[in-house]
Amino acid sequence: MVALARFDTEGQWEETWVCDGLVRQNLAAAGVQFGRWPLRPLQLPAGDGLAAVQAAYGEELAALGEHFTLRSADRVAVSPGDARWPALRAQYLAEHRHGDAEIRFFLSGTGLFYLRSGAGFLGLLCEAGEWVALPAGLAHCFDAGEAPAFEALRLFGQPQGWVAEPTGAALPALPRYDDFVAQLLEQVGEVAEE
Ligand SMILES: CSCCC(=O)C(=O)O
Repeated sequence: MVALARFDTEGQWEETWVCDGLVRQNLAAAGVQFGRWPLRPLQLPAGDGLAAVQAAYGEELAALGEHFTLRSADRVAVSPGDARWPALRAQYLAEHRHGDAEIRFFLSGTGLFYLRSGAGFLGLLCEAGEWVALPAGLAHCFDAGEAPAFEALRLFGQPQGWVAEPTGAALPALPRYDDFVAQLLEQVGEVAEE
């Protein structure tokens, strides 16, 4: 289930949306696109996997390609206990931006993006089958928690793949992945009880 939450400049949780239409509408205000693709078997070679992604997701990429130029692709996969995660997590949690659009498609698991939006932030929780496209230059960070479990396809507008420029900004205390999910579940439970 996708979930989008708005936070103020201090990191206070203000509002949550969990239906596709409202998620899309509120993301669009930040220039961000969100959608779903079917999950298909996908073998990616080491290095650039754009040709393999094109073979599996030709139609979807053609639709995306109207808005983005795609030049390379790879896959990032992390599971609980992965020794690479602490360093990777620190890199993703440091707010950064890219010179190309950030297009990510979740093949499995979940992950949380924080995006700058107006004076505050948007927290977007994505899961398998969902994709997000951030415009070039949008400051963001990402977390998948203490026990990360996700596999994401990354599509790049440049041949060399992932290149990030840290913003160096000190962010307010936005909830990390595990707290975000716990608070979201509390809210969803409260709505269900009403
Ligand atoms: C889901 S991949 C990691 C997210 C991220 O912040 C990035 O690729 O820049």
